[in-house]
Amino acid sequence: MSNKLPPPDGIRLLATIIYTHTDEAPMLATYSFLPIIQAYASTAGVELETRDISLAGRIIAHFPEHLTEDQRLPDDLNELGELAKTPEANIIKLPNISASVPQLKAAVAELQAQGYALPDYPDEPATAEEKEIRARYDRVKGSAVNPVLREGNSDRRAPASVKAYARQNPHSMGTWSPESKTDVATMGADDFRDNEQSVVVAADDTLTIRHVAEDGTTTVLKESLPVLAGEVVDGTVMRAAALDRFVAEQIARAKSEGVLFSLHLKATMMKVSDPIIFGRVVRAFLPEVFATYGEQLAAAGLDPNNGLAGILSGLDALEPEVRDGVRAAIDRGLAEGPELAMVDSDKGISNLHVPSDVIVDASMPAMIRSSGRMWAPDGEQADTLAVIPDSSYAGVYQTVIDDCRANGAYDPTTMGSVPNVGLMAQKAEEYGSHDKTFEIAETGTVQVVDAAGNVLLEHRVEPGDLWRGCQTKDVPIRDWVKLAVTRARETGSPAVFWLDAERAHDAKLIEKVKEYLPGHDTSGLQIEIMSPVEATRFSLERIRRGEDTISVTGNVLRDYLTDLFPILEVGTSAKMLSIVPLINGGGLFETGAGGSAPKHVQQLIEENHLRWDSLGEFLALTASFEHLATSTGNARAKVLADTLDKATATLLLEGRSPSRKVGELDNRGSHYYLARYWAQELAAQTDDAELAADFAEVARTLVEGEETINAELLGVQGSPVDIGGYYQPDDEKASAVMRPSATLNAALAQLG
Ligand SMILES: NC(=O)C1=CN([C@@H]2O[C@H](COP(=O)(O)OP(=O)(O)OC[C@H]3O[C@@H](n4cnc5c(N)ncnc54)[C@H](OP(=O)(O)O)[C@@H]3O)[C@@H](O)[C@H]2O)C=CC1
Ligand SMILES: O=C(O)CCC(=O)C(=O)O
Ligand SMILES: [Mg+2]
Repeated sequence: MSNKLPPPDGIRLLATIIYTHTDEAPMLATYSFLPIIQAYASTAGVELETRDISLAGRIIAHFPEHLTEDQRLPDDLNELGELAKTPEANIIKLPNISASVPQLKAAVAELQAQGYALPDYPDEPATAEEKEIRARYDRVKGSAVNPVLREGNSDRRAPASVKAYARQNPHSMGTWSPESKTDVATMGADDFRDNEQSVVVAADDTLTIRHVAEDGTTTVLKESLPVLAGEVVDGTVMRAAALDRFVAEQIARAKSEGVLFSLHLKATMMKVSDPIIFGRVVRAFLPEVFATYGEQLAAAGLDPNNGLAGILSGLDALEPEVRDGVRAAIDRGLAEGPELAMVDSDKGISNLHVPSDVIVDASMPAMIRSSGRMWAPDGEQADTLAVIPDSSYAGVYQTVIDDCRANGAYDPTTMGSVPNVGLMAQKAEEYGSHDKTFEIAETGTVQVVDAAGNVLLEHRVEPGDLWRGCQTKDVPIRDWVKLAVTRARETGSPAVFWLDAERAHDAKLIEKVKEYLPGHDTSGLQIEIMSPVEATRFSLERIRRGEDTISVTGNVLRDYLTDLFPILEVGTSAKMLSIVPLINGGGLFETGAGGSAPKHVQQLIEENHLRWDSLGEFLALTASFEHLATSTGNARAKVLADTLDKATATLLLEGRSPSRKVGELDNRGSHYYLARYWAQELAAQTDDAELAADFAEVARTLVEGEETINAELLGVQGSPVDIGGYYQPDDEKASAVMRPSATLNAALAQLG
């Protein structure tokens, strides 16, 4: 059909949308969905190009000199980071792995087995060369992608059609008992919140972070920290001794209350601080193991920061009596302590096995949706003590739990919505702090000093303390305030700034919000500033009345709330519209607000069923076409956007989203239905007659082929498949698995 359908005059083949190749379930879905959108977009002269920002791709890009010419890959992430700063940017960003050390090592091992001569990840880099290799891997580790691309603030919400669908087809929601023993435990003293100091710098400057030991020896921790006038700079410290005391108390408390012990951190985004906190909890949980065998474990590079699984899998390298001693001590520790919340009770994988298995943004809402329970070692669900060491945001979850205990679970058929406007641009706040976080080696002070030598921030520190600096630039703050007002105006909903006047950083932001708000027309709008706990209460009262409340938050609460409320409201954050209006005019369209669903890949490999729901991709693509239409005047892109929007609504109403069960419609089947409804909408629209005429044929083929296509798609399910790799599957194999319908493929080939 494309032969008959050249782009009309005035549309040049210049418009490009970048579609990201990522990891796990969304990457697999891309093998099926991208050919469809490439075919449809070509009719509007729009090209969809891919860029590889997968974990495997990023590892490969960092070690060119170790690889053969044809194994090398360009640094696509770096390219996209630059593109995101230009008005031309139109990027569709799928979720990607933010790798913990165990994930990074697994990816390296897989690539090595595929013939890539990559160096091992050095656990204890000693030589200059090892330090250099480690530094490169550390750039790939953790949340290395999102902060680079997010050159704008965040606008995440459940679209009206998704909310309406959820109200009519509510997801399961566990009931809440007033007797639930589930609670949140948080430090409250000597943590990051408590020790925070904050300044607004008056003029452009270059700061230095240094450690001054008791004998006056000065060590530069960060040589050069360029800052701009109006930037908010914070420093804070979590005290190791206080943390250890707190964790020991919570272990005893969980045991005495007969509840599970669970730990909720963000070891991926907070890739320096949170693995260390994770490691301290592992130590506290298994004190005998580390008191007796700490030195041997350290010598073997078995680091509790990487979780219990890493230690268990490395035991064979130890002397037999040490190995057996450690195993026995671990078993005793697990038996004597409170029961641990489990990630997979069948396989014995606990909350403390892998630091990236339980990630606070997704884990706390999942727990709240399941009656405040997590999985116990016996495979049953049980109440839990959810340990969130830093108290900056823990109160939000405690408030939700208290509300559920008092008033019962939320009702997805009637509850309101809490969309989010998040301050995120230019590595704002905690999520940009990796290069300014230090585990302190010696007693002394950490100082942040300006170029003139003035000490702006200063903390006393002890060995083991975690000192952390954050930056928040003024331009993003102004943009965030503006976006909040825009969204309040567009929706008529109240907008609440979740800012805690008692916290040093937030106090500075409150001053700025109060300064910038009068620059906007806020007449008739309800705009409030409340502490996170007050804002939670306010939003929950409204949610129970079916009312919507915009949350306007910093970067961490943006992350937490855009899983929390969507998971309660619509069952998953995969159904969110997630737009990042880039500060320089481009558009970044994130697909949903969740992650890359490793469990879905496991199911595909075992039984060839992919339960990943691409709704987030559909929504992002619509927004991307709309942005393209506005920014380039491409009228056909607008037609594609409008028709895709309608097709997505039909897909929801007709119940063509993927099922979780093998033998039923999966991700691939939902793509077929989307393609079909989209073609039908394109054929039916009257804005572009030529497009309508040509899509009539495609629509006919797809409607008539329904039975055959479904038979082809369902026929393959039920047995294991080989995609030739987990982190870097074989392109041909993955494509063959994800495109098993010859009839659908032929229909798309018509479009070219
Ligand atoms: N934007 C990004 O790039 C993000 C990346 N991540 C990364 O993702 C990985 C996994 O993170 P995790 O915290 O487990 O969270 P995920 O959001 O990946 O998964 C949690 C669960 O949510 C459900 N889910 C999520 N997305 C979908 C979807 N599209 N369709 C259907 N169900 C969905 C699945 O439930 P079920 O199993 O019951 O079907 C899944 O197991 C990590 O490597 C993390 O670093 C995490 C968050 C954001
Ligand atoms: O980048 C990441 O690691 C996670 C991002 C995330 O969870 C979010 O933005 O909601
Ligand atoms: Mg998140």
